[in-house]
This record gives sequence, structure tokens and C-alpha cells, in this order.
Amino acid sequence: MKYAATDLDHFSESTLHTIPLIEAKHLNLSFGKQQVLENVSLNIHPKEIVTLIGPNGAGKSTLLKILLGLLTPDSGKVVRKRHLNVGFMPQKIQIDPTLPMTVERFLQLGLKIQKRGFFRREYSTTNLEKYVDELNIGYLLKQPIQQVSGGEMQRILLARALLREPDLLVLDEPVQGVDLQGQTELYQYLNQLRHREGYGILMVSHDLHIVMKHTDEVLCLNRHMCCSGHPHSVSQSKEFQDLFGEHTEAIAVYEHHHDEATCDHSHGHNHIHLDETGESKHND
Ligand SMILES: Nc1ncnc2c1ncn2[C@@H]1O[C@H](COP(=O)(O)OP(=O)(O)OP(=O)(O)O)[C@@H](O)[C@H]1O
Repeated sequence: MKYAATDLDHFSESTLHTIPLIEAKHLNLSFGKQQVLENVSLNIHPKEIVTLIGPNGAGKSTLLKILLGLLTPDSGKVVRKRHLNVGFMPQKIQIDPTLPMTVERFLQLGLKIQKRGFFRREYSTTNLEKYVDELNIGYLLKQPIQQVSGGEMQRILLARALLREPDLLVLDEPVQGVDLQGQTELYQYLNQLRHREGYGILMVSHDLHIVMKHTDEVLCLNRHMCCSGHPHSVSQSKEFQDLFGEHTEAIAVYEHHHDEATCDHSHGHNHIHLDETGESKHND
């Protein structure tokens, strides 16, 4: 194994809120001759919403896989808070169409969780009721999972991630297949959750418009980290404009304007961090 994630085990409870839940340091990964991630670093704190944006093939899913421990980088490391519990909402899942399984059963599956170290326990029924109610999926519980719509499936997958009582919620394109009203509601709900439950949230999104409104920190990835920081400042930055073009309402629009040379080479792979005022700081 090229790399092993390390737990941080030397911090007291009182300092836990100030240290990151997860930290990636100088990650590099190639598939054959193709370098997919180059010197990528990030960190996520409790109650923080961080959104990863970037064009198709930018390495977003690959980065998530490394953070989730499913892929090993060639170099660099991931440092996790001790006993970090991660709830993951995938973009989509494949379920055998012939498998007899209700939504309720699907939610219960695999939820014998490890929480706070050594104690193993089932998910809490109170939590099941709470999240079923808050995500409005009660009417689906007895339905076969294969028959739900795309938007309903997204809410079910989110409920399933929340039932793990995560410290860190990782969402891969959570609003895919969700209508506009549903998207706004979902982001408002995530915002409510991070305050109420203290979760840190990392999501991948292709919807710049919504990302800008509902996130604390944006990370623009194009195999290397082009720029990061407060959404407003990032959206005004040259690095962001170079990456996403002038029309930044949606990445789909912008992708056609994407000039890889601009982002990849003109800034020498520097990572620019921008604060709320637009002040920039070059990171390694
Ligand atoms: N297992 C693999 N083997 C070889 N190449 C891979 C593998 N996984 C991903 N890639 C390549 O790595 C690059 C980054 O892929 P990745 O899925 O991380 O991009 P992405 O930013 O998530 O893209 P999208 O927005 O289209 O989902 C792509 O060129 C992809 O073809």
C-alpha cells in the first residue's frame, strides 16, 4: 500500500471544533501516463460547506474516492479526525431490477454503524423517523426501490447517508435530477443540518449558480487546484473566469468555453486562495 490514512488522536475535545475533520495534503495521482491530480490539498471543518467544482474529467470523483479511502494516491496523504464517521451520498447506484427490496429495507441495509470508537449499534429508529419526515419520503417506504423517480432517489440516498450520523457528509452531485424548487430546498436543508448537527459538508456540484449561494468555500479543480475561497471572490477572480469563461451560470455552459491551457499553464499551477474581500494568497 502506497499510503495509509492517519487518525489525529492527540487533540482534546475542546480543540476538536477548530481542527479539520479531514485534510488532504499535496495529493498526486496518475492513471498510467495521465496525471489526474497534481499537488491537491484541502481541508474541511465542522459546520463548513465546501463545494468542489470543475469541468468533466477534472478529477473531482477521483479526489472524492481518495478522501473516502477507496483509492490510494501516488503521493501525499489524507489526515482524518479520530474516529471520523463519513456519510456518503453517491451520484447514483445500481440496484438489480429483480431484487425485491422496499425503500424502507434499503434505508435499513448496512446501517449497523460504528460510532465513537468501539461501540457498534443499529441506526436509531427515532433518526429514521426524523429524516424520513424531513426529507418527505414517508410515502415511498413500502414502494420497491427500483420504482422511485430520480429526485426521490436523491432524497432516499441523502437519508441513508444521514442515518449514519456522520461527522462529515460527502455528496457527489446531490441535485442531479432534482427540479429547481427541490434544489433550493435541498441546499436550505443542508444549511440547516450543518448548524443543527454540526456536520462538515463536502459536495461536488455542476450548478455554479446554486453553489455560489449556498457554500462557504468553493474549490475549483482542474486536475490541480486552480483557485479556492469565498464564492463571491472566486467567481470574480481571473482564475475562475479563465476556467469557466464569462458565462458562469452553469458549468455545462462554461465547459464549451473552457481553455485548458489558460487554467493549466498560465498560472504555473499555482493555487490561488481568495478571501471574502477578494484578497489573494498564493498557496503551494
Ligand atoms: N480507474 C481509472 N482508470 C483510468 N483512468 C481513470 C480512472 N478513473 C478516472 N479516470 C480518468 O481520470 C480523469 C478524471 O476522472 P474523474 O471521474 O475524476 O473526473 P470528474 O471531474 O469527476 O469528471 P465528471 O465531471 O465528468 O464526473 C478522467 O480523464 C478519467 O477518464
